[in-house]
Amino acid sequence: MAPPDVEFSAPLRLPSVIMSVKNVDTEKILSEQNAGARGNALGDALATLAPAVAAAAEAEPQGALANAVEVSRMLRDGKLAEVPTAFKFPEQMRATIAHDDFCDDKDIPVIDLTPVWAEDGAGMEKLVDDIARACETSGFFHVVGHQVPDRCVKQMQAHGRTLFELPLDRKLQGSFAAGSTAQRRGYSCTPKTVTPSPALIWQEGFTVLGGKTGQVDVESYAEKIWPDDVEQSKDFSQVYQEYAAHSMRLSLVLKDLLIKSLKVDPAHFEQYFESPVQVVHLTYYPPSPSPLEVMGLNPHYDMGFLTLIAQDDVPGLQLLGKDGNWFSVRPVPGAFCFNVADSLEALSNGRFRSNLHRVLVNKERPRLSISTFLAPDFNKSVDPAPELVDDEHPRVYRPFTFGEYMSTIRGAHLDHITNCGHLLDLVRIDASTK
Ligand SMILES: O=C(O)CCC(=O)C(=O)O
Ligand SMILES: [Fe+2]
Repeated sequence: MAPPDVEFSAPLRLPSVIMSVKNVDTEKILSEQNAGARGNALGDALATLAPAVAAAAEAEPQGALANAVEVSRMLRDGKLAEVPTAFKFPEQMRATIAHDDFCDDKDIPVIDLTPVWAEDGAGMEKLVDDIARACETSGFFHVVGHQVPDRCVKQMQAHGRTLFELPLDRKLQGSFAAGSTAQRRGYSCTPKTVTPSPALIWQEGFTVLGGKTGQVDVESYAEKIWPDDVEQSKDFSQVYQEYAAHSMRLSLVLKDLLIKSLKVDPAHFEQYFESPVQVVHLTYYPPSPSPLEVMGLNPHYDMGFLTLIAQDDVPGLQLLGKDGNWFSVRPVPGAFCFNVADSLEALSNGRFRSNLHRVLVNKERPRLSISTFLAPDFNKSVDPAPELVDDEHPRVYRPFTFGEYMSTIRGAHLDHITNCGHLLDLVRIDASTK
């Protein structure tokens, strides 16, 4: 039985892949795609190059990554006038609206969890209905009244900023490469998302796997980052652990509410969370001199069960609306932004929607977000709740384990997801039987 951290640990070494893809004629590929040509030449090129690039990355794991961070720092310091090609997204994939382009009629709902804590359960019915509606439409909502202390979130944000502003060599001490090339934890300037991107993304990250392993991790990374400052190192790991505990508690409360919203027997869902797996990830998006040429995070679907994002006050998160247009999510002070991820969509037999989203950067201010991902058990077959499957609602996705989803399926279909395809489509029953 593969432990969860092994599953999360097989990094795609994406920046190196992308560096090597610079000889690919992206414009030709995109024009072929626009002309309706079958296949995905960029994806094919990535897939073909992957083994060689992986070997090169093994030899020099942090070379390309370190380069990426240095470049963004030089840009910030005014030492470079324009964005290097490796960061530039192909024109057809670039955003056409800014990071703060809000469309009020499309914003996501704000849902207050206060009824959860009330002894008489007043307001629960409406709460559960509101959650169902949000999950069926955009798959996103803001959570307020969550009882995670504001102080804890603020401390975590402050530590995050301190960490990311450190010199690169210090941060790299606490990176996955410094610990093990096989693990993707601690500091990284790789995209933490497993979704391939056609260009380097404009961000740095810090990841800890939750639970007991995670606690060991955060301490050891902090000790490497602050070797001469024991207090700072201890404080960082304590705050991180407190945050992880609060966000795990909140994720599990939301999981219970989702079960109620689906009106299904809780036992079916509980089997996936006997020893819940949580990943906490800090993402730092530096300002860019040319925000629309780059992306903080390329369009992707989250793969786990649910995600909680603590945004700071800098907008940047965008969702794809049902009308096919992107819109920015307006940060709500003190709220967590919740979203449905792929496994929840499958467990709900397609009723709840895992939605495409991305992050844009801006010219002036860095943005810091803290994402918490709750994943289902890696080894259990992801099957929809029986109550949600009948003649009118046939099973939408074939059985898969989350471990399989994260590794085998992902690796085999780089081309599909590079092109913003939904990984879930690969396990869709009607698609595979056509
Ligand atoms: O930074 C954000 O607001 C969103 C991050 C995100 O989508 C993710 O971590 O999967
Ligand atoms: Fe995401």
